[in-house]
Amino acid sequence: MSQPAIEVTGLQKRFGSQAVLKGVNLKVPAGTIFALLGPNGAGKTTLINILSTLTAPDEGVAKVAGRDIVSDKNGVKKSISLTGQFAAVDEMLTPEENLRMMGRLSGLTAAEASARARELLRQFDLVESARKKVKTFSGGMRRRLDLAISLVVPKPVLFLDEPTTGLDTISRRALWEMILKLREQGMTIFLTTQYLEEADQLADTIAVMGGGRIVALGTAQELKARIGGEVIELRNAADEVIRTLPTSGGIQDIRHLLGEVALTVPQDTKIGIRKPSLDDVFLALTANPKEEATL
Ligand SMILES: Nc1ncnc2c1ncn2[C@@H]1O[C@H](COP(=O)(O)OP(=O)(O)OP(=O)(O)O)[C@@H](O)[C@H]1O
Repeated sequence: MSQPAIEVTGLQKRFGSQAVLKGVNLKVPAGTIFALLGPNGAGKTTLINILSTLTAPDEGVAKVAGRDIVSDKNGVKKSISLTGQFAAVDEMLTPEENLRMMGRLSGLTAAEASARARELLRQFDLVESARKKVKTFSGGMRRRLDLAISLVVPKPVLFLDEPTTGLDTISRRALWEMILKLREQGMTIFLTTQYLEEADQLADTIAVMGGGRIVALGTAQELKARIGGEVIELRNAADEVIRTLPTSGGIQDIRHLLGEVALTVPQDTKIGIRKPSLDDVFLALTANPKEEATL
């Protein structure tokens, strides 16, 4: 197998007395999408900032595109795009002008910059808004432009910190399509998200962060399989979920679980049984993040 696009061993970071990363280990194969999931404050942005050389680690080793993030910072910077951070969007310009400007700043000739701008406007579905000022853009359009700007000069590794936070469902799905196309073009994508569905839809590998460590690592299917067979869902009269209970799905286990809760829930509670979702995995894993995942 070719060398991983990202390789992290024993990464630690503290801010004052707060240990944010307590020994993170991970590998991201080239040409895949890796999603880092975790609750607020889990350290996801800190990890992305370290891997993109914006923050120095205290301990540990990390290589991005084969280059060391501490001893070869410039080499790493040349190999990565980081959406939303390096992208200096001028609100008073059109997306076309922004893209051309970024192209010129990146060393393209005027003709090359125009050609690349046209290509990216098409790829990110911005042709119709190409001549509107960015300040009039919706959140979804703005996010697509941020992504396009960071790709003016294509790099092998792309970091996306919560790429779809705050977007509506349609804009989110449109962005997912675009991210999947980037993988088809051979790019390695490392993204952080709080949306389990996003990780489920996009990622080849999902890592769940909790307590400063990776507490689970695998495909969406593997993570769902970890918490066993089925989930019992209890709903109130308004059809709202009031409890979920993991179960093996066997009759004895279900009888035992329902026996335990029957007296504590309203009489008109209804039950349903379904396969576990990534949400169930996430809640189960981040509730008690003591162990590190086996890598
Ligand atoms: N520069 C800093 N100085 C001090 N503390 C920091 C700094 N950066 C992050 N932290 C702290 O480190 C912890 C992890 O923050 P981080 O932003 O990495 O989490 P996150 O998983 O990205 O969360 P969110 O989803 O809310 O963005 C938080 O408690 C935060 O307050």
